Amino acid sequence: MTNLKRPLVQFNNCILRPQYTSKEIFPNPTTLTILPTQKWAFTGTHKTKFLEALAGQYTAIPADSRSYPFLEQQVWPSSVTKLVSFATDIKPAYLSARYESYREPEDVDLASFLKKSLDSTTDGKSAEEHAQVYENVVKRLGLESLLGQWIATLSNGQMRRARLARGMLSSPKILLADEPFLGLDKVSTLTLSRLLGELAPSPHVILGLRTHEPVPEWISHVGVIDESGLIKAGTREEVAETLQDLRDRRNSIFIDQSYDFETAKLLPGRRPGADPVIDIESFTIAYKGKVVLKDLNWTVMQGERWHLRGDNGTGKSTLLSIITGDHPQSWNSKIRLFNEPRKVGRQNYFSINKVIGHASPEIHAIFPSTLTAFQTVSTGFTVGSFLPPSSVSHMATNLTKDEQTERILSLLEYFNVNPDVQFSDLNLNDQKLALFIRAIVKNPEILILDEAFSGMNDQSIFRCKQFVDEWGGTVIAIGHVEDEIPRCDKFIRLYGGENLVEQGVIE
Ligand SMILES: Nc1ncnc2c1ncn2[C@@H]1O[C@H](COP(=O)(O)OP(=O)(O)OP(=O)(O)O)[C@@H](O)[C@H]1O
Repeated sequence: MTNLKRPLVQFNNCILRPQYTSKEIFPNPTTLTILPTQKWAFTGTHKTKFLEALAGQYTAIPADSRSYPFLEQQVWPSSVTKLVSFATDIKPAYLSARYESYREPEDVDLASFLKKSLDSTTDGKSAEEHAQVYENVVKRLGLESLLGQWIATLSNGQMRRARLARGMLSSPKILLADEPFLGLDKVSTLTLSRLLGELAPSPHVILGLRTHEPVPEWISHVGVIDESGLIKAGTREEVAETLQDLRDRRNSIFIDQSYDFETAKLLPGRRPGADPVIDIESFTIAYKGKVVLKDLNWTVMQGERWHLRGDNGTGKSTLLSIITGDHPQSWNSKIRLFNEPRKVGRQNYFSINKVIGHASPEIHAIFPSTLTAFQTVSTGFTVGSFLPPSSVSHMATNLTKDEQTERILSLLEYFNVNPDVQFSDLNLNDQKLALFIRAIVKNPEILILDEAFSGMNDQSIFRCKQFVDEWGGTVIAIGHVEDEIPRCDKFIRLYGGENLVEQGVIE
């Protein structure tokens, strides 16, 4: 039972510390009251830490300086708050696993994935009530047609909705959704935003937003968090100026041209040529009769920069997996790479990927966390492996070992990533940077950047974009946020299913 007349959360001069450490997460103590009638979003560089604190993580000092007055005394706050953040947590065993029909026993379909969190709830609801909640959530998040599909085969946007549904099914009193719109197309963003706005009071929803994201109109209050702690909080009108300042500061990073450009020194630049690099002719792909791409024609010339567009689930990742040979249906002579029809015996997985550099959320999800940043980048020189180069590796470079080491270290230094830190200990920004550097380190003919910059901080996005622009090779980029893709001159838009694609020049 909860009391909706009392505040949801109250911080009163509260110092927050991780357990077993004496260093607080913010130097400034926090004072803030969140009422059940208000709808809050938090933004700023350290908003995730604050959402974690709202979810009951970290030790509050003094102990009663953080409270949840709306809860009954005996309820443990962390058991009724749910923080859903959107780094993927499903790990297919290997990249192509996503597209295969064979499944490991531990793979589950979406329905089982969702029902797991219903089984574990301790909210005293009856089986019928659970069934009703389940039906309602599935319907509202548009997941009905996907229930029988293996979760590993869901597109990124579909998986995002599934994770949110799972968070809602555990019936939390407060649902904290950190960057729920990351990677979603405009329509899905709007649908999801409306849904989140209508949920309160069951559960109360608090959002984490990136500074440049529009604040949904249903949000009444905004808090801004930086490394010092909560710097501003109030109604959206009261915080509007601070938000504008943050956005202006961000834009000035993107306009600032003062970086010392070293691309040419770090990586030999590539110049456009007159040859087709990728040529796909009248190609169709379907799963058990469900058509994803129909009669696709697409030619990419050397040095061209394509923005691959399309709403969630329209087949963008599928198309890329056709190019990289990760998709079982990609062994088809309608696909030509450097004028060579894709045929067993004439091309193989290694010859294809020798010339392709690739960074994507899927690679991020399955990347071995025990490698150091240096080793992570070194795997960019091997083909079809996440292991650092060894004598048995299929190598994608003619550089000597010393030359490879020098290039890895100079790129890591340029992007300011510590070579010795283990991948799992790098923050999200540096993990993304390490994977981007891994994709470019061998100076590939084709660079595929699938949401490669999303999750990076603004400085890093800017540096990576400048780097790619300067480099000049063939690029295929996916990203729903314009700011997060490098300069492109052409686009191809997928509409999914039987629908035709649209192609054109970017003005
Ligand atoms: N093995 C599979 N079996 C059935 N359906 C699949 C399989 N793999 C992918 N799909 C479906 O194919 C469609 C295209 O998926 P894909 O990941 O290519 O979309 P996307 O455009 O990259 O989406 P997003 O922007 O959300 O990442 C989706 O509806 C997805 O559920």
